[in-house]
Amino acid sequence: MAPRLRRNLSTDTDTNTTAAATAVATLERPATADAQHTADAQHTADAQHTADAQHTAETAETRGADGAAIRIRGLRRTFGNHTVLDGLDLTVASGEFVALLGRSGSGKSTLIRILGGFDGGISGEVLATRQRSVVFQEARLLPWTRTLANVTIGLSGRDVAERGRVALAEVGLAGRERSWPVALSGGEAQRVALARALVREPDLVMLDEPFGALDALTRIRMHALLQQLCRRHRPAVLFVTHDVDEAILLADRVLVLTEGRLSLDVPVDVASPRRRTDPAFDRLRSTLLAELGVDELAEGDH
Ligand SMILES: Nc1ncnc2c1ncn2[C@@H]1O[C@H](COP(=O)(O)OP(=O)(O)OP(=O)(O)O)[C@@H](O)[C@H]1O
Repeated sequence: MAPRLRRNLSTDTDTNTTAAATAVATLERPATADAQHTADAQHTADAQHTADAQHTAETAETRGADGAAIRIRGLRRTFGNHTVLDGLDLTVASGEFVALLGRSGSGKSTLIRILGGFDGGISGEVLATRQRSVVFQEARLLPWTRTLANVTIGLSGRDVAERGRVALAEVGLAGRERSWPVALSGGEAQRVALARALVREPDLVMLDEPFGALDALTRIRMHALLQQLCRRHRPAVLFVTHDVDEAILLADRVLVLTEGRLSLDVPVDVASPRRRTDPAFDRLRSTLLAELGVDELAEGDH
């Protein structure tokens, strides 16, 4: 069956949505920003970009085909002479949790940006479910707006504040609605980012190294929270990480991105609750590390 709403992206500039074009313009800011304003401006741009992203995600006219949350065929993205994505194919089923690994610079974030609708310079076919949210490594909260307003940014309607409160309660931050972002810990700020993603009731949540900046203990708590939220809401998840163990702990399926394509696509066949000491866990870890070109024994010698 043909997808209901279909989006073929085959030109250098995505002209399908103005919002997407705006977001791209915001995202691809020049590297030579005025040094004096860099910190503040960057922060503002990031937060605003995130808000734009949510807006873009909600307004993009896309719909997963045949029950899939993501269907990509022959996706290509180049920057000048540098080909980052080179004919990539990917299908993510509705409700499926997929982790994406890849060496630094392999194009993981580029893929997320394309799926988020912030990057138009591509060729190939990209179909994604309409309601989608993105969570980044930094929470990207607007510092001058309280927590609840950060969660509901860009939303309208009479029940928005209540929806925001429910989302905050779900991430364990009931009562923190009036806190300023500066008063939140890194883990709390990331919980707010999760609440901001969830309040939009997405069919697809894309997370780009969301726990990369958190300490080990907070990460473990965030893993449990994310699993709980996924069980409750059942969105499809595309989770970018550098951490092989994190991928195996959380995902139904793990992908490795190498030279612009998926060089490995394996189901996580490890009994729950997943334990690092399980031989099946260990075997999969070795397979993934080998694919990433990491020599476990050599790494252990350091
Ligand atoms: N706007 C841009 N202009 C030019 N090159 C870009 C742009 N965005 C990304 N790239 C290049 O594309 C490649 C992939 O970048 P990307 O951020 O997607 O990698 P990544 O896999 O997410 O890396 P990391 O794991 O280090 O975050 C890199 O070589 C990067 O320099």
